Amino acid sequence: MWNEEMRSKLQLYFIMGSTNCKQDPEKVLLDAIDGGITMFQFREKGEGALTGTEKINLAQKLQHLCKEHAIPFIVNDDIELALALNADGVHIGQDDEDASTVRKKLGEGKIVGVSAHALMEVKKAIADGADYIGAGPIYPTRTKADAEPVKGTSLIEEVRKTGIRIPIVGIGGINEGNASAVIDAGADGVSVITAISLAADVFERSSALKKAVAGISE
Ligand SMILES: Cc1ncc(COP(=O)(O)OP(=O)(O)O)c(N)n1
Ligand SMILES: Cc1ncsc1CCOP(=O)(O)O
Ligand SMILES: [Mg+2]
Repeated sequence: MWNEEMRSKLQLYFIMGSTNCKQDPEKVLLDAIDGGITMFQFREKGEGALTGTEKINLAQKLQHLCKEHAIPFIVNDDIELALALNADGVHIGQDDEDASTVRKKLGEGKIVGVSAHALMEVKKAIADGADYIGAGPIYPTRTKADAEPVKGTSLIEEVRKTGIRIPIVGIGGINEGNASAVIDAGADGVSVITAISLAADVFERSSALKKAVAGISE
């Protein structure tokens, strides 16, 4: 789905799991939704991450909030969970299952996002049927211990220079101060974890990020 609908869903893509929050994840998500996020990814990862029934229960609660507010609910990595919950899609990286396999498992109507760090990976993701690319890390991040080296906006610029139109979202260390540079480079949106999840005022920070992004792409 490479259309304006996909591009607008990517505008402010919030990613979160319980390990990214100091407050109740449901409250964080609700405040972020009120602040204007356009898509949500459930990413239950890292030290102390929930597993089994606890993970499923939290996913269901967050999915319910997304449904109530018409926000697409994407699952990170866990294809079985996405299928069990009938999620709107999945996000996979270079170390995860192949996008073409995931596409077959999920079906045509679902969103498949793929992380890419180089032009070749973008081209492969396109051939495999990806709906969007997560490009990064753009800026230094402390949220993902095994992140690839920081890329700045160079990959996004390179992809756009070749004329490739796939929807792209930048990721890694993005906040309201640097989000506009990511959009200027050719991304359709920004994805953030801690700039929203650890904000003292989640509503205020997500509203400010939305303004920083929407002020440019609208
Ligand atoms: C939108 C978006 N872009 C990139 C990623 C990173 O995915 P991956 O490289 O598979 O790393 P993990 O998130 O699984 O640790 C993402 N999750 N979302
Ligand atoms: C999941 C992921 N993939 C590349 S960087 C990153 C972490 C982004 O988190 P933050 O927005 O807190 O830097
Ligand atoms: Mg992954």
